[in-house]
Amino acid sequence: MSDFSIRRLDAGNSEFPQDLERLLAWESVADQQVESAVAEILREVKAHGDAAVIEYTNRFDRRDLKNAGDFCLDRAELAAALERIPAEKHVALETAARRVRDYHERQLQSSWQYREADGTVLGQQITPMERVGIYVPGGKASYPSSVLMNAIPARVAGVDEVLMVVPAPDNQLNDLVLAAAAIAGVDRVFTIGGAQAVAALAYGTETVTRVDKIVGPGNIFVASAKRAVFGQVAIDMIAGPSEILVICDGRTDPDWIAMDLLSQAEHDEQAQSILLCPDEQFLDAVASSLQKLLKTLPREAIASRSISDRGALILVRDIEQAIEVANRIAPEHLEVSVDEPEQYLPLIRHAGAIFLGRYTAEALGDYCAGPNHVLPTSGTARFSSPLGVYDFQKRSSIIYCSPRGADTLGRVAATLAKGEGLDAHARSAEYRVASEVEGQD
Ligand SMILES: NC(=O)c1ccc[n+]([C@@H]2O[C@H](COP(=O)([O-])OP(=O)(O)OC[C@H]3O[C@@H](n4cnc5c(N)ncnc54)[C@H](O)[C@@H]3O)[C@@H](O)[C@H]2O)c1
Ligand SMILES: N[C@H](CO)Cc1c[nH]c[nH+]1
Ligand SMILES: [Zn+2]
Repeated sequence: MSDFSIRRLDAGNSEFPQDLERLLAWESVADQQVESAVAEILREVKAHGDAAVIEYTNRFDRRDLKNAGDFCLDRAELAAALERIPAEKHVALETAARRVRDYHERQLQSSWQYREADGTVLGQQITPMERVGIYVPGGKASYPSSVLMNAIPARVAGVDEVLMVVPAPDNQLNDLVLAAAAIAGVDRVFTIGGAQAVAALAYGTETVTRVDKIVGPGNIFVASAKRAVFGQVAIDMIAGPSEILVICDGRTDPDWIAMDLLSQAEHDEQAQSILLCPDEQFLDAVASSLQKLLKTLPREAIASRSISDRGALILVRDIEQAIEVANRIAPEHLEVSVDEPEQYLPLIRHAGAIFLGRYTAEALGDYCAGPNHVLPTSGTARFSSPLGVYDFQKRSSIIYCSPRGADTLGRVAATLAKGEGLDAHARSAEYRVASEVEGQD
């Protein structure tokens, strides 16, 4: 059994801002050793393709791959996995997939155009990416839900080809992961992971076709590799350890709140679970619930480390102050466990996903509510959003000048171009100005 302790803070204390800074501090991809290991893996895969992928996969995932065919799965093999899983799991996956699809279909952006009085047409055309790669983590646990959350938005966006990489340590691969890939419409699966899988997707190998964008969460090697290949390909975000911030008025069952905190703590020793509440006795009750419930979890060791190292119970003056603190933290998941939670929505500025009301466990969002579970972490909800269909769509501007539009805009552009000392720009615009066109006759 692991030792249990949880930090207690008071938002009313003068040192609270510094205490909070310390609590939130987390060095993401800054580890020098990891960075240089990843740089070498990227270099090798770029230079030697499949051979390097095989060598690293055999080394890190304890496999015995002989050739690239050994890490490729086609749609028939995914369909076979779907046949093998129990009916109850098949139904749950289909239900989650349908809900995720329904939600994401509402995110589709459409092209638009408008015509100005002189006949010039301006607009924006939306097109899907051609080929994307989704990273599904598989080192310490299997994540069929992450297959759905990454692949379905890509499919809804209309991406032509969806490739998936997932490690199979010790040759073990969960059938649910492959079944989810079949349901989500993944085209090809490569059973490789870590930085070598990111490199294969980014640079291409003899077997893995290079993609335009890599999405999906992963460990520090994956995050570091994604950061390094950014520019060569697009990436969604650098996702850190899971986080949950619960605001409670002290009137929800403390066991419910404790288990919500544990649900993210069990992901990772570095996951962060925080409770904000104006009722000190309720904080005591949740601390007792945590202690009691931790012992019942198969992943007790991980959850207990996460709660002790990075968790906190914070006393606040009222719910308004709790929201101020939450906005400062910008958490991945924010639960608002109070009566009439909608009233607080306009005050919430920064959070990846907001769960309203006592009955909305964050875990529902992880699996099947519909919104995406790939969310900004480590305070990046200040400037980024959940993974969505818009991550797989691009925008092109459209400009179609009428002769009159070319005349008006040509004069403006020529004046500005001369101001910038760019003569060819000015003359290119002036060629289409009416007097110039007439002058040509
Ligand atoms: N934000 C989300 O939506 C979300 C969802 C699911 C999981 N996650 C997170 O993703 C992470 C998954 O991590 P994981 O480790 O289980 O799986 P992973 O697939 O990210 O990493 C496994 C790979 O890491 C590589 N690796 C391991 N040790 C290495 C070493 N010493 N040198 C080089 N490479 C090495 C191996 O190639 C292995 O295939 C967790 O932190 C989890 O919390 C996040
Ligand atoms: N909570 C994770 C994102 O932070 C997603 C997940 C997958 N499975 C369970 N949970
Ligand atoms: Zn989760």
